[in-house]
Amino acid sequence: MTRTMIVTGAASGIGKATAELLRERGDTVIGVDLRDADVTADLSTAEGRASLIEQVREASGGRIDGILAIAGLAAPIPATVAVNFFGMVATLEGLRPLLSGSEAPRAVGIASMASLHPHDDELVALLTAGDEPGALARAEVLAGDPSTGHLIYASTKKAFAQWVRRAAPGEDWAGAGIPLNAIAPGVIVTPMTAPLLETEEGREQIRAGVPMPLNGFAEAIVPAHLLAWLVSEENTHLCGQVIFVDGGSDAVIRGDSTW
Ligand SMILES: NC(=O)c1ccc[n+]([C@@H]2O[C@H](COP(=O)([O-])OP(=O)(O)OC[C@H]3O[C@@H](n4cnc5c(N)ncnc54)[C@H](O)[C@@H]3O)[C@@H](O)[C@H]2O)c1
Repeated sequence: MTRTMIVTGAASGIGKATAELLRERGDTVIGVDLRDADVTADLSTAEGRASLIEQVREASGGRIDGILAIAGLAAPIPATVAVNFFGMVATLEGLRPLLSGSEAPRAVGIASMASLHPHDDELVALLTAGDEPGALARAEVLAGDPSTGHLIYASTKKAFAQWVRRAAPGEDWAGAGIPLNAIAPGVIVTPMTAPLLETEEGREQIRAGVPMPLNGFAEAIVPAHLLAWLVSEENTHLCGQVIFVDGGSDAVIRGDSTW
C-alpha cells in the first residue's frame, strides 16, 4: 500500500531532497512550506500551525504514515525560535493523531550538530517548558548583544533534541507504536549554508573540524537517505535517538561522554 508522508520544508534543501527521494520510492508526499508546496503554511505562528494541521487532514483524508518535520532556519529572530522549536513540535504533536490509522507509523524531526555548540541555558529551559512568549523575549535579549546572538540557533536545536529524547519513550510515541527520532546534521550544502560555503576560506574552516577526509560537508541527499530510512517500515526498533550525520565531528566534540 502506498504510504503517505508529510514533509515540512519541502521547497528547499534537505526537505526538498527528502521529498523527492520518498516520491521516487513510491510514497505519496504532501510537501509543506511557505511557498512552492502542496500545502502552504507559516510555522512561525499559531494560526499557521493550525492551518497546516487542517490542510494536511483534508489533503490526506485523515490518515498518514509518516511525519518529517524539517522546516527550519538560522535567522532572523523571532522566526528562528518560533519555527525551529515550536513549529517543529507543533507539526509532530498536531499531526500525530493522523498516524493512528497507519500500520507502520513513523516520525522524525531535525536538530543539528549545533546542538553541541555553546547555547543559552535560560532559552533552552523556556523552550522545553513550552513558554513561547518567554522564549521569544529571551531571544530578543540575546540578539541585542553581539556576543550572544549566535547562541540562539544552537539553543533551539538543543531544546528540540531534548524534547525528542523526553517525548519518544512516552505513551504518545513509543507507547503508541510510533518510533520518534531526530537527526543532527553537520554542514549540509543547502541555501541555508550557501554564505558559509561561498569562499575557500569558509570551506576550509568547516573541513578543519570534521574528521572524515575531504568531507567537511555533505549534499542534502545524505541526510535525506537517513530520514527516509527512519520513516520506513524497516525501522521497527530505532526510537528516541538523535543521530549525528556530521562526518564524525560529534565523536570529537563529545568523546565518550553521553548527554
Ligand atoms: N544545512 C545545514 O547545514 C543544516 C545543518 C543542521 C540542521 N539543519 C536543519 O535542517 C533543516 C532544513 O534546512 P536546510 O538547510 O534544508 O535549509 P533551507 O533554507 O534550504 O530549507 C528550509 C525550508 O524551511 C522553510 N521554512 C522556513 N521558515 C518557515 C516557516 N515559517 N514556515 C514553513 N516553512 C518554513 C523554508 O521556506 C525552506 O524551504 C532546518 O531545520 C535546519 O535547521 C540544516
